[in-house]
Amino acid sequence: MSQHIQYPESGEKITIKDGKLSVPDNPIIGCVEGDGIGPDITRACLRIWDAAVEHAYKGKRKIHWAELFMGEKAAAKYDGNYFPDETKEALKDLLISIKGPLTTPVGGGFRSLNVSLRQELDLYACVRPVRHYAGVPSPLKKPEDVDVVIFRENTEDVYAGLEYQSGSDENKKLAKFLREEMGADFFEDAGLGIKPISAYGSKRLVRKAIQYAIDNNRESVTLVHKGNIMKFTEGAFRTWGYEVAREEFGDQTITEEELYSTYGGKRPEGKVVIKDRIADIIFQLLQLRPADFDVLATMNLNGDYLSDAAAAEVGGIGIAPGANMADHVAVFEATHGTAPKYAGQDKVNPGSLLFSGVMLLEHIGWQEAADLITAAYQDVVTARIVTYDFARQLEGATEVKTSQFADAIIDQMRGKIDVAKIRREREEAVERERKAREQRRVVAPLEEMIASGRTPHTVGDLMNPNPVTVPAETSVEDAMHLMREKRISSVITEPGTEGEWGIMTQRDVLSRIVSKNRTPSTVQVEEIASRPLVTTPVDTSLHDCAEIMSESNIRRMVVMDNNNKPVGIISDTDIFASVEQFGLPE
Ligand SMILES: NC(=O)C1=CN([C@@H]2O[C@H](COP(=O)(O)OP(=O)(O)OC[C@H]3O[C@@H](n4cnc5c(N)ncnc54)[C@H](OP(=O)(O)O)[C@@H]3O)[C@@H](O)[C@H]2O)C=CC1
Ligand SMILES: O=C(O)CCC(=O)C(=O)O
Ligand SMILES: [Mg+2]
Repeated sequence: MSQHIQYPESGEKITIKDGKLSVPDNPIIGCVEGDGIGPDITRACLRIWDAAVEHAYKGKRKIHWAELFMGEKAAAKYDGNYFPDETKEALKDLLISIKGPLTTPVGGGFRSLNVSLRQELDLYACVRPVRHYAGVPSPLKKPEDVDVVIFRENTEDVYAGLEYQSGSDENKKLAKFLREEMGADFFEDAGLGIKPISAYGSKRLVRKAIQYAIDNNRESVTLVHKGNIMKFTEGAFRTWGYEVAREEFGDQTITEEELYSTYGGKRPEGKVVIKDRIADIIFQLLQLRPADFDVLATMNLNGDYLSDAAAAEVGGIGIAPGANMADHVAVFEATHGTAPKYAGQDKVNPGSLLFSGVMLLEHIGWQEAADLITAAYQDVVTARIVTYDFARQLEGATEVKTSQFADAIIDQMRGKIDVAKIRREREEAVERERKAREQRRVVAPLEEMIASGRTPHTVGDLMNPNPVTVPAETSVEDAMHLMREKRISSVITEPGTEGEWGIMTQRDVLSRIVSKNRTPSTVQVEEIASRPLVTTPVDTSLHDCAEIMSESNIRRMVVMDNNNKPVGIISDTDIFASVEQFGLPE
């Protein structure tokens, strides 16, 4: 029986039908206002969301909000219980909810309610889109290039809270085991934390990120990890991520290596590129080359840091939205905290919670209402009507309170906004930028790959793609013309009567034709080509490739794809130049 939660009688619950959300026109959606600045922003946002729905659907649709209790308001109502069971049950029962920030004490006290919420409801993906909105102040030269969606694993990692305080009995017990049984060495008084990263947790997160990229016509998914240092946790996350892509989305994805080696930098229509970057450099890349990144899949702690840092590029956490999601249950939330110094002042930016609500509207398929808010928000901010945080960065701004900012957005939505035009212009700009990037990848693949943060470590990264091949019966004379025309020193010969690929180099022509006084037009390339051809697969490491080349005493090697067809040639000069510039790959 409910103690304090009341569902509005005129609303209907959202349900699951055939594995999909079934949303009535009068859905009941849960709302936790949160602590600190929570009530200020929730009050303002509820007015904006309701006005957008009303304006978009002319009264045909309406959200019926059910207040749920967590944090300080819950503690006051439920006798000190910050996360009552009936709230937990309602969040599951209603399927879709939204929440303001909740206080967590630092260094002691109760454990984070946000973390409890995510773990107890198994909301395994924290989805945080970060993009620029017109008019929002930014330190970047081209903030419009920032348009990423961070999928942060939400239930494990050191964030899971498996920690043992220095000096406690549990700490001593674990330390003894680690020292005596595992041979570990660390300072006597170390606090200990455990970092569980599982295949199950990693794969379900990456699966969701890839599915999102496919459904939303995104170009790439980047796996973010510190796998060079923490090999069996962060490194394993990377390995499992590639595994999911290969095993479950093989037809819809390609790796970044294949993008360059097999497709010459041109992304095949509809395929999502799977790549990975080390966690520290991704912070720099997101500032210097944000357009290269699209969907990012991260572990819990990295995602926490990265989402705040990325938000700072485009207005700050005051406007960065988010959602905690399982397969069906979702709790949308502001990504910032309770900012206690501003609590109750009607002062802060409601943008983070507001855009979390926009995500919610998109999630339930009410795109028109979502678009209306986005368009009105940009109009108001472009007119420099802003809260204190933007006012201090924008010259000539009119600083308004949270509630006045909400009024301005509602007024703007009720005016005439051409939402479709705004959406179309944005899509065209994204397409133009994609084309320009693809062009750079095709024209100067190595430079582009390196600039976007991938250092070459396989032959596929370094090889010269599209090798010239000729049929076995081609005359040596014709092959020589072709080599001069294309300025190449060898051609690959297709399998002929010998049934094997071969290679004919300038050297072969000198030693087997010219020095023997034979006429090139009367000899077929098959006769003088070297066989068997020494080849290697595209994913061979530079180290292994160098070893084979030294052992076989050859200066260039033909690179084969999975179907055993030549896709490139790599030379000793290519490897030399790469190692000279970047050092030996890991
Ligand atoms: N999901 C959640 O519920 C989260 C909860 N928390 C909790 O919140 C509490 C406070 O954490 P703290 O680290 O201070 O982080 P906060 O996000 O609460 O505040 C840090 C600073 O960010 C700016 N800021 C935050 N929200 C807004 C906003 N809506 N509009 C404009 N500026 C904003 C302010 O900057 P300035 O001072 O420059 O004006 C503020 O002082 C802690 O208990 C923490 O655990 C933290 C993060 C997430
Ligand atoms: O739980 C908290 O107090 C902090 C959570 C947080 O920083 C986040 O979710 O990004
Ligand atoms: Mg955070």
